[in-house]
Amino acid sequence: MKIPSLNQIRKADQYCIDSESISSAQLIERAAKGCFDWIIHNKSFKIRKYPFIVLVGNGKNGGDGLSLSYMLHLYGAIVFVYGINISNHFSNEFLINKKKILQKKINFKMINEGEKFPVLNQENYLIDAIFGTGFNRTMNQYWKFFFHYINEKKFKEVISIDIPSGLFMEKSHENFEGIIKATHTLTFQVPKLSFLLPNYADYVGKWHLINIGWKDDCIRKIQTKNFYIDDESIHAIYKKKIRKKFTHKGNYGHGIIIGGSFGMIGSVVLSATASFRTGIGKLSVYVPSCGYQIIQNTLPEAIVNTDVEKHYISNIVLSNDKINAIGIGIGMGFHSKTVYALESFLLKIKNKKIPMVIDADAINILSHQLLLELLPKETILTPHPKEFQRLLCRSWKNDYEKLHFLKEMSKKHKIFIVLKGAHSVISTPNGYLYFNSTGNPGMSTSGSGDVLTGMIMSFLSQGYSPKESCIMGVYLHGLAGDIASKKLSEEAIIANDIIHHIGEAYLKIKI
Ligand SMILES: NC(=O)C1=CN([C@@H]2O[C@H](COP(=O)(O)OP(=O)(O)OC[C@H]3O[C@@H](n4cnc5c(N)ncnc54)[C@H](OP(=O)(O)O)[C@@H]3O)[C@@H](O)[C@H]2O)[C@@H](O)CC1
Ligand SMILES: Nc1ncnc2c1ncn2[C@@H]1O[C@H](COP(=O)(O)OP(=O)(O)O)[C@@H](O)[C@H]1O
Ligand SMILES: [K+]
Repeated sequence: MKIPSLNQIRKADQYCIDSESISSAQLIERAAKGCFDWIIHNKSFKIRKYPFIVLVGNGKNGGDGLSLSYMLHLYGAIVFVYGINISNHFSNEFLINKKKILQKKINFKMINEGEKFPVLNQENYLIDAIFGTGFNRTMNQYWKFFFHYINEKKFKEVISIDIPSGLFMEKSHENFEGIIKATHTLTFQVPKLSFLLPNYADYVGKWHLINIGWKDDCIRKIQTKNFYIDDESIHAIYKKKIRKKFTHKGNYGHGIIIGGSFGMIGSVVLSATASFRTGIGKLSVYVPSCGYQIIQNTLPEAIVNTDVEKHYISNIVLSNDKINAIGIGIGMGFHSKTVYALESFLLKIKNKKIPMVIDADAINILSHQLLLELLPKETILTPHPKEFQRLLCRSWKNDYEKLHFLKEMSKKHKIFIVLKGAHSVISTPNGYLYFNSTGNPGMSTSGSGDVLTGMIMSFLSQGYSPKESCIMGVYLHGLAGDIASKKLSEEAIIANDIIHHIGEAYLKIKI
């Protein structure tokens, strides 16, 4: 799914209006109806028990709020509307809908700058329709205090329409004053970039897409470099790879996982098992010799090659078999001979065009030894934020700067980077970003990153392109985690549970 810019959203709304010959106010009514349907179908809302306080601004977002108030009133809810008179310019959509609610004698009061704040009962739902995507500058102190006053209250739920008021949809904030803290954000048609960044999670709450009927031909025309990975993107990739009847294991590639050190062989077991569960044809592992028995016992399907050293890797030797993909770095440690072995290995394979994913300790070695230059084109790195900071040799001021650094590094070294997190983001050598939609906090558990590396390596081995492997990897990994957490709870899942549910995740995406 595309993540359009503000200008593209405005153009798409206008296209909708023109192509359907409707007015802007009618499109707003459709948007409000989408929010209304979401509220009335949400069983946790007790619409006739608790009143709604609706805060509306002067723009079109206020128009949405007024139209929604009208619908809630007709449905039998008690509604109190407050007009937040921040700017003196009233949109048509505001004026049309204000007239409608006054005709129905719905409670309406204007709040002007400098006035005493109204007393608001916390045993109410709050609907925030003050600003939407038109919020374009910081507010003065009075209104910041007002937003703070709202945020301090413990309303039953705070539902922001389109975007929490005061939040920029695609640029950073100097501070977090003056943004409404929503528990739910009902956003129109497409996700907004800020929703996918950890900095703003406390303001956005849970967000939900409300369809307002953009047509396919309009969406097709939008040129963007930011994407949200959804079922549709996965189907498009996966359907090209449905298994044919007369295939054999040779068709699904031979991959190798290189990693492990004394006490860390388990990470290789996780990665290798995940590779098999993701569908690899044949898998080798390369570990220090202390890993031999462990791997043979826990994963008899794997071929085990060992280093001459017992406790760490000192020299990486690939077997003579043709290897289709490499996963390297898991549990590898930092022994000086391992550092040297990694560097020599990268030099050796630089021109061999074997797709490769690099994780964990190998990423840290790359950072300390400044070895990024050695990476073959289209190599995949899978850092978590701390590892990415090490790669950069610096931190970032905010999430937007982080995305900027991510894109710069991918472009400079022509590599894919999977920056792991709640919405893991894949950055490509040509400046595209893909945000993952699956996964849950239960996956914040040791070894779940090792599982991801094994899965991405498995996709590479099966002939998916590096970009497809990253997309399929993060999505299926998150989906397996989501299925596991529904059965076991977020608290109880461990990395092995993610592996055990890869099968069910595949069944869910089967076309
Ligand atoms: N038909 C359509 O197109 C559809 C539109 N839709 C809805 O419209 C929303 C976008 O509407 P919008 O463009 O009118 O902007 P909105 O966020 O309501 O506010 C603009 C007002 O705020 C003011 N203002 C801004 N910052 C300020 C500040 N710091 N301090 C004070 N004032 C400030 C700004 O003032 P100005 O810059 O003009 O001086 C202007 O008056 C979108 O999010 C969605 O909810 C959907 O229903 C789908 C169909
Ligand atoms: N809150 C979360 N929501 C979704 N996914 C998460 C969350 N926390 C962690 N994950 C996922 O779990 C994995 C953790 O990887 P990593 O930090 O490398 O763990 P480890 O080093 O223990 O293997 C990543 O794929 C990440 O996207
Ligand atoms: K809003």
